[in-house]
Amino acid sequence: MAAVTVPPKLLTLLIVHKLGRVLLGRKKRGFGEGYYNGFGGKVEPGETIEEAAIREMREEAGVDPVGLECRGLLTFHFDDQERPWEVHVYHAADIRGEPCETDEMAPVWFAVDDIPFDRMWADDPHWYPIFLQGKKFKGTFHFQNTHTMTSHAVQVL
Ligand SMILES: CNc1ncnc2c1ncn2[C@@H]1O[C@H](COP(=O)(O)OP(=O)(O)OP(=O)(O)O)[C@@H](O)[C@H]1O
Repeated sequence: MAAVTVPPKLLTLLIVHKLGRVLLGRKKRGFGEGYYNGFGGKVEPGETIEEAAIREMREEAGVDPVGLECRGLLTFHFDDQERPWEVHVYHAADIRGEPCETDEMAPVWFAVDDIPFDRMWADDPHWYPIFLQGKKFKGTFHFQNTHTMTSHAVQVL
C-alpha cells in the first residue's frame, strides 16, 4: 500500500530582535501556556504565511512588526497530534507601537544573554543562537506527551 503523507499544520513564529534584546511573550492560554515564546499562530485560509505572522503579532501584542525576514523552518512531530506542525520563523528588526498585554500574551523584553530557556519550549535553545546570528536554518523535532523532546536535528542553511 502506498504511504499516506499527511499535510502539515502551518504556523508562524515571530521574534522581534532589536538593540541586543528580543521581545517575547508569556503565553496566557492554549497551546504552550506558561511558556515564553515569540508571537504567532495558525495560518488561516486565504492568507499568506507572512500575512499570518503580521496578524498574529498585532492580535497578541498590539504592534506592527517592521523589516520581516523568514529565517527558519521548524517541523514538529508530536506523538499526540495527528499531523506534523510546520512553523515558519520570522525575524523582525523593529515594531511600530508599544507592546501591550492581551488575553493571549504578556510581552517582555529580554537581553539576548538572558533569554529564559528554562521557561520555554525544549527545542528553542537548539535554534535561537543560529537565529540571533542572522543565519537561516531548518530543524526537525520529535515530542512525546506534548512537552518532552525526544529527538532534535538542526541544520544551518
Ligand atoms: C513544540 N515546540 C515549539 N517551539 C516553539 N514554538 C512553538 C512550538 N510549538 C508551537 N509553537 C508556537 O506556539 C504558537 C502556538 O499558537 P496557537 O496559540 O496554537 O495558535 P493560534 O493563536 O492560532 O491559536 P488559537 O486561535 O488560540 O487556537 C505558535 O506561534 C507556534 O509557532
